[in-house]
Amino acid sequence: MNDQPILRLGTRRSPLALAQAEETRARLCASHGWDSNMVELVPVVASGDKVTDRPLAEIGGKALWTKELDQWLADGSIDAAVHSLKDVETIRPDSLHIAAILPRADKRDRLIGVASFDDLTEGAVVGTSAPRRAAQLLNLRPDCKVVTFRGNVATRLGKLEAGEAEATFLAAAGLERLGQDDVGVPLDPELWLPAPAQGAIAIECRADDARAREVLAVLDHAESRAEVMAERALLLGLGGTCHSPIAVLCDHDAGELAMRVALFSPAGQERVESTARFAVGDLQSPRQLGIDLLENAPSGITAVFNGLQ
Ligand SMILES: NCc1[nH]cc(CCC(=O)O)c1CC(=O)O
Repeated sequence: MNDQPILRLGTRRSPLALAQAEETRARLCASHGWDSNMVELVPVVASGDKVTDRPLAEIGGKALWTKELDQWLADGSIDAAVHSLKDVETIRPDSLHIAAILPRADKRDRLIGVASFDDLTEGAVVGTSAPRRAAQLLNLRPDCKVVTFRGNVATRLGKLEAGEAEATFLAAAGLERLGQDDVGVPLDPELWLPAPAQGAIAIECRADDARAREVLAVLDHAESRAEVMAERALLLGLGGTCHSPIAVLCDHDAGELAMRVALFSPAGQERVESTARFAVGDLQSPRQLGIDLLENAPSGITAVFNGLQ
C-alpha cells in the first residue's frame, strides 16, 4: 500500500485560506474518489500575513500573498497552491498555470456595522485598507473618514466590535466560507462594485506538471473562469495594481458576458464607469476596454494609474 499523498496542496494559514484549501481538497476527493488523506494540506505563513498594521498597497502589494507559495511550487515542496484569485497578481510567471477556478461564490461586498450608507452618521469613521473600497465609499459619502483595517476577517470584525470604526466591508464570499454569512448586508452592484475576481478560488500548479494539471482540471468551472479572466483582462488593459481603485463585475447574461466597471480617483472625487458585453472567452475586448477607459478618464484617475500619485 502506498500511503503517500497524491497531491500536496499549499495554502496560507489564515482561517479563510484554510477553509478554501479544505473546500479544494473535498472537491478533489469527491471528483476522483480519493480518501481525504490523499490530499495533503501544506500551510505557509505568507509575507502579507506578517504585517497587518499597514495597507497592503504600501508594503509591497499582492506578491506578498503568493511569494512563498510560488517558491514552494518552484522547488517541488508542493504540487499545487490554493489562492483567492483577487489577491493574485495579474501577470503570473510563465512557469505557473492556473489549472482550475472553482465555482465562484457570492461576488458582492458586504457592508458591516450599519444597515445602509444612509445610516452612517455625518463624518463617520469607516475601516478598510482597500483603495477600491475607500475611493468608492468617499465617492458616495465624501464626509466619511477612512481608517486602515487589515488582518484576517476575525481581526477586522474585532476592530469594528472594539469601536475603531462605525462600519467596514468584507467580501460576502469570505464570510460565507467561514460560516459567517449572517454578518452585514450585501451591497447591490448597481450601487457598489466588487474587486476583480472577487469570490473566485484559483488553484495553480507548475506549468510543466502534466499530472497535476490533469488531476486539477476536473475542478475547473468554465463559467467562473470566463468571468474572472475577463475581469483580469480589464485589469491588464488598465495596468492596474492593488494601488488602483478599480471596481468591476462580470456576469453571464444571455450567452454573453456583461461587464460593469468603475474607476475612481483615490479620494473618490472622480468616477468613470462603463458597461460592455463580450463574447465568452474574448479577452482582447475587456483589455481594450481598460485602455479606452483610461484614455478618456479625468486627470485624478489617470494620475494614479500612471503611478504619478
Ligand atoms: N483582500 C483579502 C481577501 N482576499 C480574499 C478575500 C475574500 C474572498 C474573496 O473575495 O474571494 C478577502 C477578504 C475580503 O476582501 O473581505
